[in-house]
Amino acid sequence: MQQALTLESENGFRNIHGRKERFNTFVARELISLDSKHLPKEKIDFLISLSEGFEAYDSSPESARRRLVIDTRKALYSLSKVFDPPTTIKPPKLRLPNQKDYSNVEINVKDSTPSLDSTLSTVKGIGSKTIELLASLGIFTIRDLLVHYPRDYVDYSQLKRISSLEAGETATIVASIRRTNYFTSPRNPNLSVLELLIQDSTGRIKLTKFFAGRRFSNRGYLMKQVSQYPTGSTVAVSGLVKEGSYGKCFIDPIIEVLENQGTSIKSKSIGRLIPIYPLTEGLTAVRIRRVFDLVLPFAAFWKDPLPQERISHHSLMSIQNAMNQIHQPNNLESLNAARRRIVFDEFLCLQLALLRKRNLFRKKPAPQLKKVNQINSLTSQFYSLLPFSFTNEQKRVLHEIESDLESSEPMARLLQGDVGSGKTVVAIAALLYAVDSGWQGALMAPTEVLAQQHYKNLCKWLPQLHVTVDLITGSTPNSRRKQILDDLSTGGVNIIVGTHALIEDSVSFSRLGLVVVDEQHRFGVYQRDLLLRKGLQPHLLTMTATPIPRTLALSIHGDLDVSQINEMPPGREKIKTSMLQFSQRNKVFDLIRAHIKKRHQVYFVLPLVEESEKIELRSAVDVYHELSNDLFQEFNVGLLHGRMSSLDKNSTINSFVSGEVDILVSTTVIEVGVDVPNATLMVIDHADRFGLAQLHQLRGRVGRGASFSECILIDSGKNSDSRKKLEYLVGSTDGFEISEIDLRMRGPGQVLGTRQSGLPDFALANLVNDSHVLELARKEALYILNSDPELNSYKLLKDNLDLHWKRFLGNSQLN
Ligand SMILES: Nc1ncnc2c1ncn2[C@@H]1O[C@H](COP(=O)(O)OP(=O)(O)OP(=O)(O)O)[C@@H](O)[C@H]1O
Repeated sequence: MQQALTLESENGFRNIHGRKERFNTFVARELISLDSKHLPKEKIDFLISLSEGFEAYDSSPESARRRLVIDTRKALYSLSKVFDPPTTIKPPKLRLPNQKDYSNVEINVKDSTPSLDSTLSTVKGIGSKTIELLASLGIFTIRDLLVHYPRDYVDYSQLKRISSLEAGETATIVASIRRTNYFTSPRNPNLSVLELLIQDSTGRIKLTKFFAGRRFSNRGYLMKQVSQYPTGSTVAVSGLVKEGSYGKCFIDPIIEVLENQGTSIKSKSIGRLIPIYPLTEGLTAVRIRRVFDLVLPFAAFWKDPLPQERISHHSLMSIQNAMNQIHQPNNLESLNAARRRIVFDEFLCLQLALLRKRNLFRKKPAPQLKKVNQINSLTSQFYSLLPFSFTNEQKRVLHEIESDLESSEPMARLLQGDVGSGKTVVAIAALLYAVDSGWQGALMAPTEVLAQQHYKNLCKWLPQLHVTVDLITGSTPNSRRKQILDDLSTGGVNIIVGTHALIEDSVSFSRLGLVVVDEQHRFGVYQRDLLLRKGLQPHLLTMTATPIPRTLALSIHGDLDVSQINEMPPGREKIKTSMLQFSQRNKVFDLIRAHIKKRHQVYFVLPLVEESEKIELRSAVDVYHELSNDLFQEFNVGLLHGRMSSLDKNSTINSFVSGEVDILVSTTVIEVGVDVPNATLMVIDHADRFGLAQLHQLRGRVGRGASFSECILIDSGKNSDSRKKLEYLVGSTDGFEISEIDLRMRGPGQVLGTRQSGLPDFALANLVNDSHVLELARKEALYILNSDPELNSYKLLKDNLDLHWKRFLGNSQLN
């Protein structure tokens, strides 16, 4: 019936005459006969109404006939799903030619001594226009092109039968041509269409190829196209399956006519994984693939930086083969093996650089900090001042730090733990240990707000222990600053807290023994190193409240040892987290009232300071006015943001810490370190604008005391992905889990600020998803450096490190 309907529409709905009868009589009868197939009643009723339509076909206008034919085709198509459930007949085998063995291929060069660093103009067959376009992508040499990896692949390797094709998938089929047809669009004379109806033993499908442009619309050209696809011949087809009005179809697929089903495919695209490259305007996918055909033979010149024994040990693919397979994979398996090899090499360089840096750092002699007074040490006096005892985890971690400090090798240790797990008190205990041994300590924080907080915290306890502490930031007045600098250089100050101001040249210490860097990822490696150069070789403790899985931490911060606090102080209740829409804001105001009535305090966080013309967001200043002038006149509302002067910032924070301010409207300046245990409600407006780890940090500003605390996330409701993110936060309070998800969603660059801390961008590797290769590469780097610390037998690796990793290593450490 579908065939008759197709013919009728191709003949202009003239009610064509078949061998025995007219089209309408045939269809009207056939439609009713479907009645015997036990269809649901509504379907039979619909078929009967169509059949009646065909009885009146002759007397109907053309538009009604056309409509009737279209409706019938659609109805039949939907019935075909009921009658012909997908079959699972195995497709024939597609014979793909083996990948070229490039080692024997003649190389197309214009000069006689090609190398990976030759420019692309030395390769025969690449035109000057293409060279120019590639240059705009930063690709000049053969090596540049080889490491211009595909950003994705289209998978045509799935050989399927027609009945099992699914709309939206890319697939390859082998079938025979039933009919070929062409026409020029009645509406656009420059658009011509070639249609092939192809069939295998499970069904039929239509392929459509479009030809845009006047020269393709002449009859001769189209006839030639048709003649390329003779009826009855076998074709292999690769493309995206789409759902058309009359069922599934391929639009503009790649087609190759085969002599018979066993013939090898010549096309480089059919049945394969096709690479998709980051492109630039004018550089088409086809053109760049052609350039790779010419350049891939040069991969044979790529010298493997690893000896064969290590390659076999880790079952790695050779680098030459990996270069070929990453650009022209034979199959998914070889693509994965190629990717694994290239990622391994990228990580190996990272790990070698980190471990070499660590070894160099450790070679320098460090002060051996020995506790002077074991019984009445400053640390034990500090314990007795605290209103709580250290948790077992805090004790364990402090012990790890103390054993490092006793050694003559400088400590380089990362202390990680969830928000509020008590890292800061551990760091204070370590600083006191340094003072007890006769050395000075420095605590560097990324923001002035945080430096102030730490300073205040220390001032709670240290004066009672007769330990002198001072603060130096960008806003310290000159006269005061001079005094502090004098005290530091003469040893009059035991512990100094500060921001970047600490690393200025004018700052010098008398005996700097321990440097603590808080939120270390917010500082560049270089800044951290500058502070370390201010002592003999002080010990280094860095802290982060964005904890990441231990193995990943070891690899990302491979130059550091990792200590991890794995438990929260006792008595902490889980922070109840809820998500609300802007329309439910009144509920938020009721909650604010309820918390303040219980004599607790509230944070109200927003992403922007002031209204912006570019993005429509409520700003901190707006909300501050709304809350203070309108909604909560009876309470004290404070405003805190980064554009305020240090003096104003301090006075607001002090009022919040002392409990004078009930509601603190703030931007994310409070994100890290602010510690007000009486604050029990955190409201985050436009919560969808923040990253997961950042939201967790913000939430961590409450729940720091024993009282019940909660966090309200107000969703702007713009996008379902960000809603999912917020839902995730509602369901979990585990910082390790949350940062891992955030790492997967946004990558380490965003979450850990790795770009600032010097971690390079990898061409292919992904620190989170490729963590198993990362671990393997770390083991290999350890193996290599143990057996050959100077990399004398690994010249290529050494050159690579010198060339690309010097900045990362930090010149200060290498010299
Ligand atoms: N063992 C403990 N028992 C009870 N309370 C503790 C304990 N250790 C720390 N605290 C308190 O818990 C709060 C959080 O501690 P601290 O500021 O040291 O955590 P943190 O991990 O540095 O937090 P953040 O990640 O927010 O910087 C502080 O008020 C601190 O006094």
